[in-house]
Amino acid sequence: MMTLSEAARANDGYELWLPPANDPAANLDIATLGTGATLDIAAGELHRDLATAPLPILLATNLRPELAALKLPGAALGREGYVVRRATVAGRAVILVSGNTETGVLYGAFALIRAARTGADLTTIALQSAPKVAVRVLDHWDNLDGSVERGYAGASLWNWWELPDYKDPRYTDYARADASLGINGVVLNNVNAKPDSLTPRYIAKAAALADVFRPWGIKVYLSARFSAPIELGGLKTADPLDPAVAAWWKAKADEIYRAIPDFGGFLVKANSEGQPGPRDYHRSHAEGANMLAAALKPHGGIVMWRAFVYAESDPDDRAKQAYTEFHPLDGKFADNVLVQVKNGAIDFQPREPFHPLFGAMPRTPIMLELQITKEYLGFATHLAYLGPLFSEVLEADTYARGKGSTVAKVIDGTLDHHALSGMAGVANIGRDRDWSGSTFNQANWYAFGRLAWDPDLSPEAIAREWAQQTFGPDPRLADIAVKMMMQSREAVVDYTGPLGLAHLMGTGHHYGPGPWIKDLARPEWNPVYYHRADASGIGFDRTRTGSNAIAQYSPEVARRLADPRTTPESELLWFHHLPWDWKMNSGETLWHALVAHYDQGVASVAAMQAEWDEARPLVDPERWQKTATFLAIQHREAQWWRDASLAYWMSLNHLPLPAGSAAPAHSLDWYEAQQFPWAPGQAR
Ligand SMILES: CO[C@H]1[C@H](O)[C@@H](O)[C@H](O)O[C@@H]1C(=O)O
Repeated sequence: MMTLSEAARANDGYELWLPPANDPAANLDIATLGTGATLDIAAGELHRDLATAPLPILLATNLRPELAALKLPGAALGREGYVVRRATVAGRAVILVSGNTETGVLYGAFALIRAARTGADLTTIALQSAPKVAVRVLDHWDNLDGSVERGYAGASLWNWWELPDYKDPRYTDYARADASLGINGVVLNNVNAKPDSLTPRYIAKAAALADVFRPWGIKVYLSARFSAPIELGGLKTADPLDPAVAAWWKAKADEIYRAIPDFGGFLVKANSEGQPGPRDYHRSHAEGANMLAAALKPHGGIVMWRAFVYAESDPDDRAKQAYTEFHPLDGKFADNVLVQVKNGAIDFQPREPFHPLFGAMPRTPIMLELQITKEYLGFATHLAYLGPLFSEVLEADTYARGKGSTVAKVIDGTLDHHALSGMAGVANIGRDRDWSGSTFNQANWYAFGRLAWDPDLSPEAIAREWAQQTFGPDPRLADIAVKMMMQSREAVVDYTGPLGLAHLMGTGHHYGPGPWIKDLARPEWNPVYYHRADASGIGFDRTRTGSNAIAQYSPEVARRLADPRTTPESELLWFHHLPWDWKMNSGETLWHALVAHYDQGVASVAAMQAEWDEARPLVDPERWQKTATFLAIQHREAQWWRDASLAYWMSLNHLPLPAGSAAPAHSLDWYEAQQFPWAPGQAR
């Protein structure tokens, strides 16, 4: 157990939730049956991370004849599952860590470490688990020039300049962290892909990373630019039905697999935000995806084809466009294609209703894309634990096959019987010493990995196990951290866009408020497109009298959303345009409720500050100070969001604030002129 004085020593967060590397290695009795790179790593991790063990530890795959008498579960564990339990092997009482493969044993070793560090009694340990989702990947939006799109934790981890020769030890540390959660894939480069990532030079660099990651059970994938046959191959077209194009991709896939025999496959953003794609040739997304899938198929690779499109279809409502384009394609995708769908129909907002494509394409494996990097939730500075956001979508009921057809069951493949299933998280990782830009952002990487393994885990339980491992086992500290984490995401919703409002941020940076913005090139880039507020009311009518986006949901869900009285209040203005004096269920007016949420958002951040103050004696000064400073920034900016938003709404509705609610600090003109001048600019 870590003592208070150990917890209080300097800590820059580099070790994440894993124990500090400089802990004196305990002299534990750890043995393996057989040899293999992954088995050796598993044993090494236990040596490195476990302080004590009540019994010798034995690591072995189930295949070992010495274990035959134990009748360990076989098929139930699959390729990556594990068993950790007491056993007697060759007359010795041991803690056995086993699985069908060495990777399973590695995951079992990490489960044992996690159990020990969260206070489990190892003398009675009995763990058995297998991942519910097959493909558990981090999508790095890392550019080849070392920058990271929407990255707030420093430059890209991948040092392309030094690769393939120099393999930075950070790559191993990164793989360890991923493997400790069960993450088994990494997309190395941005979905806004440059063709260069498919040149021999970059394939060699990717191969070097694959060599580092392989023994940790991690495959590499690449984002592929659809027009690469033109840019790299000198072809005149990238038409997926042109045999020369298909042949180019087949040769490219063969070339990649010569360098990376276990290459995972391609991630593709096509016909979205200016990216090339099959629609350029009047071909469907399925025709584009299937052509790439055919090239990868002989090697066992997959295509993750994104459904994040908002093009010419449905000009009246961006939220309808992905469904409109993809729903008719159900059943048309090859069997090694996953269609990758963001949690909501717009774009990673602090809260969105679940995407209507979940449950709507039963003959297609649908993969969930979550954003771990907090593009719309205050970057690295604001504290927002995303476990509740992730779980909210996973628990959402699509009613696709009646009650209980949750998004979790759609994406783990059980609802429609797909063996191929996946979950992707847009990484929040860079070269900052603490990897994710803040201590609490590490928890979002952690929560993604744990939920990808088991989408049914509780976000609060995940927060607790993260806090215990990150800060040490002192329950007082874990209690404080969990309390802060569990209120943090709702606080961001409250001060940026309560009651179902969304996409009200300033343009380019996506950090501060800009609800007044109305003249950007595309209508759906403007906040006014989303809130539709005027003198008489606010909200986007997505019922039959408006865009009728609700018709994209199954009838049970659509019926509930058709009526503001049966729509969850948290999604009210996403689906309905309502008068400012609309009576909420509480009896207060919509306007007063809205103001109360903004006030609550600011108050929640103040509460987190007070809670963190109490944690001061229990945390090392480095992490305490950085978090305290960030909370102060967040408080200032939550106030800014509230004041700027209210000043704007009041310029439309001319309503007074309810008693006890302070007037905005400045005039609307002032906020409009400021435009969050200090936000790092990432213009489109
Ligand atoms: C990679 O591009 C991003 C873009 O930066 C971002 O603002 C938006 O969230 O979505 C795009 C996408 O998901 O493709």
